[in-house]
Amino acid sequence: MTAVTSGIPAQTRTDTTGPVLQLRDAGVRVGGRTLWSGVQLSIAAGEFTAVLGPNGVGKSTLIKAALGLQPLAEGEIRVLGGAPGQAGRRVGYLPQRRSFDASLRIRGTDIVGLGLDGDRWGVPLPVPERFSPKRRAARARIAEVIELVGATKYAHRPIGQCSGGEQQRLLIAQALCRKPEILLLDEPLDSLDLPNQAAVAALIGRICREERVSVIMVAHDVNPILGYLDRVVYLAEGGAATGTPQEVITSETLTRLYGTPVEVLRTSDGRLVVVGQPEAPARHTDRHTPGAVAAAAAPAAEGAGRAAG
Ligand SMILES: Nc1ncnc2c1ncn2[C@@H]1O[C@H](COP(=O)(O)OP(=O)(O)OP(=O)(O)O)[C@@H](O)[C@H]1O
Repeated sequence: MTAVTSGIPAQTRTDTTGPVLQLRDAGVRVGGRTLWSGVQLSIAAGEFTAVLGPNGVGKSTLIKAALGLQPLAEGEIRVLGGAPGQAGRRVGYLPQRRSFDASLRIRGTDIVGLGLDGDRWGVPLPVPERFSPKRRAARARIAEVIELVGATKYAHRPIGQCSGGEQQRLLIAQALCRKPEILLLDEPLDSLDLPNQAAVAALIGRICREERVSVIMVAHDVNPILGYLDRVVYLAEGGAATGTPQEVITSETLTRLYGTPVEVLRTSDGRLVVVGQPEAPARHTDRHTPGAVAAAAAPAAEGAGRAAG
């Protein structure tokens, strides 16, 4: 697989001393198979980037590479100027959706709190909170992120009794607890109904813009986030393309990537529909909507169709 890289850099919102995530001629092999190679990518601080492509192409693997969990087979990856896995709490991560059993009694606030002290399991020391500035600060931060994601009303409930959208907001709050500079989100809209997809997309867009967190999000459908995106990384078996959504999600670029005629249509309400997109790589378990027009499966998000970038 080789890379096709747009020559036009995406618009950046912030003054930055350097890219928050950079890949140079990067390639990954898993199970003896090259997933992608020759990928060039440079993401600036405060940008909202989507990682798109068919099932099994290696989108989650790109996130794992950024976390330092998947070594590259070739090239280089830098995260906040250093080796991946070295940035610690400066990187927040929300893995692919977990569902909580309806009988789970742990409260939303406790789930969020794991974002602060998930690496220190156990019963806290019996020090009253008023004598522990650290515990007071932790409680304040938890309340702050819960408010930020709009979950104050239900955060005290057992997580198993929260809806899918409520659970996802609480998990986003968990990932934000340590004030990360980069937020890596792996299909956070998966399994949500259409109104919740639009609402959670709007929330992530707001966090990116107002909290100045660089968001890198794997998405199966670009439409709910289209209005918030600065940049797209599109992986396909024939290569990888990076650039603004307008540069990358075009008939010409996708036809080149897939090596077969693909047409990108824009509906009157601003959604993008990809027609002729080949099936996913065969070795992968397909959890998603298969077929040529999967990108049309979601509604236009709030703001979708606005100029991105
Ligand atoms: N440790 C591993 N060993 C072997 N194969 C792996 C390993 N991890 C991932 N794979 C395979 O690599 C491919 C890419 O997986 P990945 O989860 O990155 O794809 P994806 O694009 O995120 O897919 P989806 O959209 O379905 O979530 C898949 O075929 C997967 O089965």
